[in-house]
Parts: sequence; C-alpha cells; structure tokens
Amino acid sequence: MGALFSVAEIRQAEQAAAAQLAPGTLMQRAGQVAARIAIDLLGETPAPPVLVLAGPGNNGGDALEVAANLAQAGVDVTVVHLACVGDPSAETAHALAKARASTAEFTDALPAGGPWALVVDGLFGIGLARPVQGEARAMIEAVNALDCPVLALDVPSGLDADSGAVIGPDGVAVRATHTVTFIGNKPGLHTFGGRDYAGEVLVARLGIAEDMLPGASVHLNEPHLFDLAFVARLHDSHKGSFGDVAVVGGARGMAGAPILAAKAALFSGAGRVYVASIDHGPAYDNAQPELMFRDAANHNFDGSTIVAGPGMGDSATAIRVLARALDGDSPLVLDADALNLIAASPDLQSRLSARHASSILTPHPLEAARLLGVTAGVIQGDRLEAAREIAARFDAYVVLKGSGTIIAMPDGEAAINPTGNPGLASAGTGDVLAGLCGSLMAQGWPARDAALAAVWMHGEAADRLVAQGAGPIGLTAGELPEAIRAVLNRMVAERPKRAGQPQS
Ligand SMILES: NC(=O)C1=CN([C@@H]2O[C@H](COP(=O)(O)OP(=O)(O)OC[C@H]3O[C@@H](n4cnc5c(N)ncnc54)[C@H](OP(=O)(O)O)[C@@H]3O)[C@@H](O)[C@H]2O)[C@@H](O)CC1
Ligand SMILES: Nc1ncnc2c1ncn2[C@@H]1O[C@H](COP(=O)(O)OP(=O)(O)O)[C@@H](O)[C@H]1O
Ligand SMILES: [K+]
Repeated sequence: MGALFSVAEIRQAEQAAAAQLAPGTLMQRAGQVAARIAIDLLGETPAPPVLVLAGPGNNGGDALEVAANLAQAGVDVTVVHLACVGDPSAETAHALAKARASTAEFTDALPAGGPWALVVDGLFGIGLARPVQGEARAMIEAVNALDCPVLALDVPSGLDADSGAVIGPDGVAVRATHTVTFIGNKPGLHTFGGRDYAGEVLVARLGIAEDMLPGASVHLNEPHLFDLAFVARLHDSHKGSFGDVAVVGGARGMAGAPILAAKAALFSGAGRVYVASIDHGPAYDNAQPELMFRDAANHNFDGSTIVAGPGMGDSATAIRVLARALDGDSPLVLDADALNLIAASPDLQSRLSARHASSILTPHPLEAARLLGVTAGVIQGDRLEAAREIAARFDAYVVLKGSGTIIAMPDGEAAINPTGNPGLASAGTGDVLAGLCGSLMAQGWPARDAALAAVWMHGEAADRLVAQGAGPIGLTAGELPEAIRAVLNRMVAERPKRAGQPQS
C-alpha cells in the first residue's frame, strides 16, 4: 500500500515479468487500462475527438495501443506519431500496425483543430534521458496551453519519475490532469514538480504480482504508517501526563516565530508549553496566556522536549543554548536558525551526530542545502536522496519541506507526504510544524511516528481550511493550530480505543 518505486526497480520488475509473458503483453495491458480510464474521463456526452500523442519509444507504443482501443470503442481519435530514428521495438511496431489498421486518423504535425475532449500524452515515459527539444517540445508547449483534460501515460512527458524534476536544463514537461502510471507508483509523481505535472495519479499494475517488485523503502505518507501511535486519553491523567515542550527562539524582532510553534504544541496536546527566549522575550502572550515565558540562557530544559530554532538568530547566546540542547538527553526538534547554526559549525555538527536521544530536523530546501554544503537547486534535483543523506549523516529523522515533503529515517526508510497545498507557502507555517513535531514527541510518540504524523496532519489541516474557503490564498500560519487540533482529535476518535503509550 502506498509503495513507491525507482525507475531502476520498475525496469527490473518489467523485465522479469516480460520474460514470462508473450511479447507485447504488458504494452497491450497498458493500452487497455489507459483506454478504459480515457473513456471514463470522456464521460457520457457525445465527445469531440481525442488527441493521442505517441513518441518514438515504448511510451509511444502504449499510446498507439490506447489509440487502437479507443478507435475500436467508437471514439473519434487523432494520432500524432513521432517516428524513432532507428527501428521501433517489436511491440511498438505491432502497436503501430494495429493503430494504423483502426479508424484512428494519423497526422504528421499537431493539428490546429480542436477543441479536444482529451489529450493522451504518450510522448516519453521513464526512458527520457535528455531535455525535450524540437518538435516534441513544441507539442508539449501546445498541449500545456489547452484547457482540456490531459491523461499522461506512465509519467507526464518531460518529468523525471525518480525526482519530480523537469528534465533540464531548460526542459519542459506536460502538465497532466491525470497520470496512469504502470507497474508501480513512482516518487517523482508526488514531490517537487510532481504534484503539479502529474495531477491525479492512478496506478495500473499490469498484472505484475507484488513479489516481482522489490520491498519498497519509500512510501506515500499515509496514516497506516503511524496508526499505532494514536492513543486515547485516560480519565485518570493530568498535565504532567502529556509532556513539556520548550520552544527555544525569539531573538529580538523575531518573537512571533516561537509563539507560533508553542501554540501548535499547545493545541496538539502537550501538557505544558514554555517559550524560552534568547533575547529577553515577552512576559506573557495576551492571545495565548497558557504559554509560559522563560529566559533561554537560564532555563533548565531537563524533562522537556525541545523545539529549537524558530526566530533564534545567530547570537553567542543562541549558539550556547543550542550546544546545551544538543548535549542533553531531551528529544529535540531542530528548525530554522538552529539548522543554520549547525550548518555553519563543525562543533555543533559533531554534537548532533553524537546524540543518544531522538532528533528531528525540519529543513526547507535552502536550510538543507546549507547542511549539505550544496545549492538549493541540487537539493530539489533529488529531494529523496538529499533527505536521506542528511538523515544518515546526523543519525536523525529529517523532514525536508516543500510540495511533497520528504520524511527520511536514519535507517534509509523514507516517505513522501501527499497532504498540504500552496496555502502553506507563507511565513510561520514551518514554525507550526516544528511545534507539532515536538508536541507529539513530548506525549511519548517515537520520533519516526511524530515526524510522519506531524507532516501529514499539518498538510491535512491546511487542506481542510482550503475546503472551508480559508485559502489557499491568504491562509495564515496562526489558523493552523486549531485545524490541527480538529484533525488530531478526529483521528484518535476514529481509531480503536487504545490507551497508554504510543507504539511504533
Ligand atoms: N518495456 C516494457 O515492457 C514496457 C514499457 N512500457 C512503457 O515504455 C516506457 C519506456 O519506454 P522506453 O524505454 O522505450 O522509453 P520512452 O520513455 O518511450 O522514451 C525513450 C524514447 O524517446 C527517445 N528520446 C529520449 N529523449 C528524447 C528527446 N529529448 N527528444 C527526442 N527523443 C527522445 C529515445 O530515443 P534514443 O534516446 O534512443 O535516441 C527513445 O526512442 C515506459 O514509460 C512505459 O510507458 C509499458 O508499455 C509497460 C511495458
Ligand atoms: N506549495 C506547498 N505545498 C505544500 N506544502 C507547502 C508548500 N509550500 C510550503 N509548504 C509547507 O509549509 C511549511 C513552510 O515551512 P518554512 O519554509 O519553514 O516556512 P517558515 O519558516 O516561514 O515557517 C512547510 O511545512 C512546507 O512543507
Ligand atoms: K508520457
């Protein structure tokens, strides 16, 4: 469930399965299932014609199978086929003959006509190895200017199925409304550009048994991954039962960031929440009088889960307090300035690597780039790999934020988050996420489950706010904690009643 496979893994499974099947079977199955999806998308109204774009390789072969199937079902189909330089594969040649023999109409260039009821994108799949140029590029640009549904076969043409990056430099990719992806789901459809280019993703296994695929180390982040950590509260409990969170931050002029993190901790159930200010913070917060304010330099963090970084600055005090937090035994969430300070200091890095207690790091791509000494472009070019590398380097749980947030574990396991929306692209939402991670750990959640659940619920809360009309435009970080509270309570209520300690 929710497994994601690399292109190399898919290729291996494809070869193993093809060896046991009559030639062309997988392509024919791909064509049949995609044609059925296309017919569903067309609906029942007498539809205008469908445009099928078939590239030079086997992705084009799939498209030709779709064209033949649609034509056979009585759909009016126009095909543009980019012939390959050498000979096509036997199965593609067979699909071409079949489509040619059908009622599908072939043209050499993209017809100016339309409107199209649907475009089927079978230009390139997982075999694309260089930026799309020339005629194919012009076709992709033309398709992206249309406003009809676009069904991509396997992968939107131009997108890297491993990373979600448009294959570049200066590449283009099809913006599909739907993608039917073959054999197994792929990480690049869900992170970075993936969510924008792939649209709704449907997986067609093509009859390949699960045991032909390797055990996946990457999954979509879904609640079943962290289900056991939800526990109902016992009546006989008190504030000490649900842990203390201390948010360290709030250098001069940045007092709001730790308050957002602290508010998230409070609204997600931490028993007591402190704001430990770096630079003589406020005495109390009028809007949130439950929060307790302390001076970070003199605060005793023993027994608290620490969330360090929001608005922390880079003063000598910030560095001293961070070093103390790293050396201690408290579970730790490291965000924002805490990550920047660590990136700039080999000493803090070795303190982080040497920790025995759990650490969750929540970098956005630029903070991740500083941690690895590369550019944000390099991080985005392979988000999965970057998150895993940081996790391995610091023996920590890593949340690499952005569309399709990656959660990477120190053992190499990783997840890609499907919830959330661009309403989260505003200042302060990351502080809320850090506070939520800390709150779950303070309540006894293992770091792995805390990271997975916090990211999922943070995104789900934003999705619900958007459904209520509170975004994506103008969604504010301060609205998230209440929405997160609703998500969390619903999730606990919906699950079998289990009281006591969260389990991994
Ligand atoms: N094999 C199977 O059993 C099954 C495979 N399946 C399907 O096959 C797909 C993979 O097919 P694939 O390996 O043929 O690669 P594909 O994605 O069509 O692209 C390669 C072609 O594009 C060309 N090309 C590359 N870059 C280019 C550029 N910039 N501009 C122009 N041309 C460029 C490249 O040319 P070359 O580099 O060789 O010169 C080659 O001709 C997979 O995604 C799935 O849909 C399913 O049917 C299930 C069963
Ligand atoms: N387009 C998007 N889609 C989904 N989530 C997003 C998007 N943009 C930002 N987010 C989420 O919003 C949060 C932003 O965090 P961050 O960049 O640290 O901002 P800040 O430091 O201002 O709080 C992260 O959880 C990130 O994953
Ligand atoms: K495609």
